[in-house]
Amino acid sequence: MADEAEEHLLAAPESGNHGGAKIEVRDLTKVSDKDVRILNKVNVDIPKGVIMGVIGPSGSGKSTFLRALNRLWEPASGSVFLDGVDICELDVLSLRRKVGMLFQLPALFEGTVADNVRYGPQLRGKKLSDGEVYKLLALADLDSSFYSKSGGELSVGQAQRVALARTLANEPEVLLLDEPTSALDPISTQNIEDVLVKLKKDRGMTIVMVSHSIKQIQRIADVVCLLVNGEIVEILEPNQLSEAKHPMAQTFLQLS
Ligand SMILES: Nc1ncnc2c1ncn2[C@@H]1O[C@H](COP(=O)(O)OP(=O)(O)OP(=O)(O)O)[C@@H](O)[C@H]1O
Repeated sequence: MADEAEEHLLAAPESGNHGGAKIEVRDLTKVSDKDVRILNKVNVDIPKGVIMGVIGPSGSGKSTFLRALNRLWEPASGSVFLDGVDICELDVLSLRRKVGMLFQLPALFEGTVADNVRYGPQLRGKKLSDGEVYKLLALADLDSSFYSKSGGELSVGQAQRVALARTLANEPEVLLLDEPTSALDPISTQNIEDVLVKLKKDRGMTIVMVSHSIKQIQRIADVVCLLVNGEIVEILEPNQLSEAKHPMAQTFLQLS
């Protein structure tokens, strides 16, 4: 089974055949100004409707990998495909609507929670109704009492859920999450995890999540990418992490 999953995920690209992957990454490479390879020929297929966890030692390139997927840095053309289309050929704002991102710490805009949730659609000239805002809040596990609160009245966990509702207002097909719960207490963490699992189940959302918590990955991910020194060294199911063969991966997992 592991081999099958690995074979599927790492299947060599055939031109014109996108095999149902939501995102395909091909030889994604990033070299720093000082000529250091931050990412080195990363290849992976991210199937539609899965939660993919990305783990690895600090500085291994996890955030850099994630940020390429919605062009927070510009990957080389021909290295990242969304539904078979090179993301470099897409309008960057519409790409970021389709591929939404949530960071470690939520940064809310001035104004109320409702203003925040309405922000994205408003940029496209669409005003969300109160009912639509309430629905998005509910989707992020926030009740209607949050509607008119300001950012300053919220805990970090609540603010993170507002940030999630704001991202969901853009109706993304993919969610990129960079350690979204590392600043949260266990209950807020569980709230976010529950929402993510629900988004996957109910909406077929594709989710790519960088996490330092192996336990979290084991709770919610369907597949795990292990990144070491800018390279994907293993792609495993969460319950097979102990079977990782790469020496650095083994050391990392033992220490985690
Ligand atoms: N724009 C950049 N220019 C130069 N070096 C960079 C740049 N972005 C990242 N790096 C370096 O690339 C390496 C990978 O960084 P990245 O933040 O992707 O790692 P990470 O695995 O997410 O780390 P962490 O777990 O600590 O957040 C680090 O050594 C970092 O200093």
